[in-house]
This record gives sequence, C-alpha cells and structure tokens, in this order.
Amino acid sequence: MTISRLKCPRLFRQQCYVDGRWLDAASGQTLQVDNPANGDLVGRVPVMSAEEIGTAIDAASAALRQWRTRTAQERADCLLDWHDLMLEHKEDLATLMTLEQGKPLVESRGEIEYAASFIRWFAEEARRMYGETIPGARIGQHILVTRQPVGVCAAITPWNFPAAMITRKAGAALAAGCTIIVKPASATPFSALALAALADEAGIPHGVFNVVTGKASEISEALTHSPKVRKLSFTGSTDVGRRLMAQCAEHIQKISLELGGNAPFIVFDDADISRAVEGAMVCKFRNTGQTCVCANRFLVQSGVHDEFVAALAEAMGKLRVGDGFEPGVTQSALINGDAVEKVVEHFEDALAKGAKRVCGPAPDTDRGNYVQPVLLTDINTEMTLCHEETFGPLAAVLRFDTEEEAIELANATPFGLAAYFYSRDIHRIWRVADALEAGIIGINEGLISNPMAPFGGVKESGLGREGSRHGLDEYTELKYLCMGAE
Ligand SMILES: NC(=O)C1=CN([C@@H]2O[C@H](COP(=O)(O)OP(=O)(O)OC[C@H]3O[C@@H](n4cnc5c(N)ncnc54)[C@H](OP(=O)(O)O)[C@@H]3O)[C@@H](O)[C@H]2O)C=CC1
Ligand SMILES: O=C(O)[C@H](O)CS(=O)(=O)O
Repeated sequence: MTISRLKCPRLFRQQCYVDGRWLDAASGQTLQVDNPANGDLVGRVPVMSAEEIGTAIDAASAALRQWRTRTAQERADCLLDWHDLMLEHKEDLATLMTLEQGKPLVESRGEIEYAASFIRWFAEEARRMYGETIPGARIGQHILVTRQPVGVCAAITPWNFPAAMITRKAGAALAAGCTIIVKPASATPFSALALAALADEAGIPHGVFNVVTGKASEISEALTHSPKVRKLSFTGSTDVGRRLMAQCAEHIQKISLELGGNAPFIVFDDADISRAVEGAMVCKFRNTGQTCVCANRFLVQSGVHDEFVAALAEAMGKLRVGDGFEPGVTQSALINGDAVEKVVEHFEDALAKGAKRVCGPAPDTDRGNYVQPVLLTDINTEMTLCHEETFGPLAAVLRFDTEEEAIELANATPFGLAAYFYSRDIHRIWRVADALEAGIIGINEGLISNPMAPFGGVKESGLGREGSRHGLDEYTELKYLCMGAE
C-alpha cells in the first residue's frame, strides 16, 4: 500500500499548516517518516525553527479575537463540517494512519471514527458553555460568573493515536473559542496534516488550527517561552510531561497532562471468566498493546487463576500478527525498534526472575518491529514489568489470594490512569471501585474509551480531564462579575 492509493492525494501533506498556508522550513531541513511495518519511506515533513514557531504563535494570536467572538453556534457549525469531512475521507485518513503508525486498517478506521466523535461532542458542548448567577453579598448586589476562552493554546501529541489525541484537544479548544498550535509526534505527522487540510476545507478560519513539525524540544521551548501561549495540553510519557510542566511555570501557562499508566486488571473468584477474558483481550491487545490504558498487570485470584490463564492463552492463539494492511491481521508492527527492545527487556527480566512462558514465542529483535503476543505467569513484584509500562503485546499474570492483597498490589505504582476488575459481587464492586487509585475504572468492562466520559489520571498519570463536559473546562477561564447596588 502506498500514498498513490489515496482517493484524495491532497490529504497527504508534507508541509506545515500555519495561518492557512502550507509551509516548508526556511532552512529546507526535513524529518523522515518510515512505515513501521517494513521501513519504507512514507514521506518527509519540515523541521521548523523557533522563529517559525513564533510565526505560528502570532497567527494563532491574531486569529483569536475573531474566533472567540463568533457565536457558539457558528463555532459548532465549523466543527460539525470538519467532523463530516473526516468521516467522508475516513478511508484515506485510515490509510495514512496505518502507513505511518502501523496499526491494522480496521483499527485505523475505528480511530478516525473515535477522533471525529470528539469533534462532534465538543461542537455540541460549545452551545452549553453556561455561566451562573449567585445571590449577592449585599442587598442589590449581583454576582455573575461567565466562562471565557483561555486564548492561544498548544498541544503536543503522541504517535499511538495520531488523530484522536489531536481532536480530543483541538475539539474542546476550538469549541471554547481558543486557537491552537499542534505538534504531532514525529513518527506520525501525516494524520495531523490531513486533519489540517480538512479543517481548512471545513472553513475553520486561518490561524485557528495550526500544525507544526520539527524537533520536539525546540518547538516546546518556543511555545512555553511565549507569554502569548496561555495553555499547553500534552499526551505522552510521564518523563516528558514532567519536563513540560516545569517549562510552563515561566509564564504560569495552564497545563493538561495525559501521561503514562500501569493499569492493573483484576479477576476475582466470583468473576464471569469468559467475560473477563473478552475484556482482557481488548484491554491488552488494542493497538497491539500500545495504549496508556492497556492492562499492564493481570492480577488473578487463586480460585480462578488456572481457568483464566488457559482461556486467555486460547484467545491469544487467535491473534494474527502482520502488516496492518493485510486483511485479518489483528496485531501490527510496533512503532519502532526501541518499542520492541522494551518488550524483549521486560520479557527476559521476568523470565530471569522466575516467570513461566505459557504461550507465544520469546520476543526478539530479529523480526523487524514485529512481536508475537506472549503470555507469562508466576509474575512477582521484583520484575520490571510490574513497575514500567510495557507498551506491547506481553500479558503478565500475577496470582493473589485476598481482596486486600489485590488492592495493595494494584495501587503499588506511582501511576493511576486506568484500572479494571471483574466481579459479580455488588458489595465487592463498591469496595474495590472506591479503593483503587486511578482516574478511570473499568468494572466488568475492558474498553473504556469514548468522548462522553472524563478521561484522565491521578498521581503521576497526569492532570486534568479530556472528553466529557469536563474537557471544555480545560480551555475556559471563569470570570466573576460583581455588580454593585444602585
Ligand atoms: N495518558 C494518555 O492518554 C497517553 C499516554 N501516553 C504515554 O506516552 C508514552 C508513549 O508515547 P510516546 O510518544 O513515546 O511519548 P513521548 O512522551 O516520547 O512523546 C509524546 C510527544 O512528546 C514529544 N516530545 C518528546 N520529547 C519531548 C521534549 N523534550 N519536549 C517536548 N516534547 C517532547 C514527542 O515528540 P517526538 O515524536 O518528536 O519525539 C511526541 O510528540 C507512554 O508512556 C504512554 O503511556 C501515550 C498516549 C496517551
Ligand atoms: O493514547 C492513548 O493511549 C489513548 O489515550 C488511549 S484511548 O483514549 O484510546 O483510550
């Protein structure tokens, strides 16, 4: 599959989109993007200089006054046009995504629908950006609270969901009346640039939505050094999030952070095992295990441990690894060699510390970016995979005896993004849901991602929430008006 197969070749853009113009870097410098499945060149994108990022900031700043004074309905209409164009061009957008990120085409199609759903959701939220009135402190005094857009925003996004992580931010920002500069991951810029082409076609005014590419640290320095940028939203690793949080301190920029996870997936003795295995498969192997909400540790109570392991091994046997364009493939290449090495490192460390391999070949670095799904049992907390996100198709099962032990194991991590558990005892469900330290809890459910719920973590998994009505709060400021008595 190559770019030539696109129905609309104009969606394949190898330039940045700033103020409605398609730009090369003045230096002529470019970054290469390769297909993770086979190493083929997909294309090249500009390496923008700090000065050129400044131009994007000025464009977003200039566009703000006009965009924020549009009516909520007008902003919603632009967003809905963008949404419709994304779905109209779903096949091309999915092809670009599988070319640059590798995920199976059926998952890329699903991500385009997921990404578009955030644009629709926030188009609807735009018209519900309500304020409030509060009884005054004195007779005749009136108190009002209005909500206003934060202003010029920036977004830095990861490679694992190259479209949805952009629209989850940009949809809320534009609905609130903000303008935004997006820096996509260098591995997956073409999905972002295609979204820009469709934003332009949808009539989103020039300067409102901008996409820049280049050296991440230089771009983030330029964005956080500018007092014109009032907010940064980041999705990616906790290490980078920590650095960006410090950078935002210079001008007290608002920040939203969607960071790493280490999700426990707990199966109690009273669970429905077939449902638990169904949930485990989608939770562990979506995007070939490359999501921040993937189960990273399976904690299985002794009474059902062997039954669950056998059923999970059988289900894993049905997974098919290959090029994302091949029909029937359910597991693609990982994003790069570093990702493969991390899976190999976690696997070898676990075996060296007593883990048993139940199914799947030992991962190695001899098969390009491909890793066959592998299942380990006899996991203990000395193993690296209990403390670090594997971000690949390695399922690790740790046995426990009591509910208290499961909660302690689950919470024994600095992260707190997602957690999952299966039980049919309603009293246990309330106890465990209360006790788990995570922003998102899947209860007898392995797929928790949608536009209507507040997505985000606690502890070192992040700050703020995306999606839901709360997602708009991240892009608005409350203004308190106190009207004195006559
Ligand atoms: N909580 C959530 O919703 C999500 C969390 N994640 C987490 O992110 C990790 C995997 O994604 P990955 O892309 O590797 O994460 P990274 O943090 O390496 O990259 C994310 C983004 O940050 C940029 N970046 C990298 N270094 C810097 C820097 N010094 N300053 C500014 N920006 C920088 C990257 O640019 P470039 O590509 O050019 O390096 C990319 O655009 C995992 O830990 C995963 O859990 C991922 C997705 C969602
Ligand atoms: O990047 C991620 O892992 C996403 O946040 C996961 S989700 O939103 O698709 O669940």
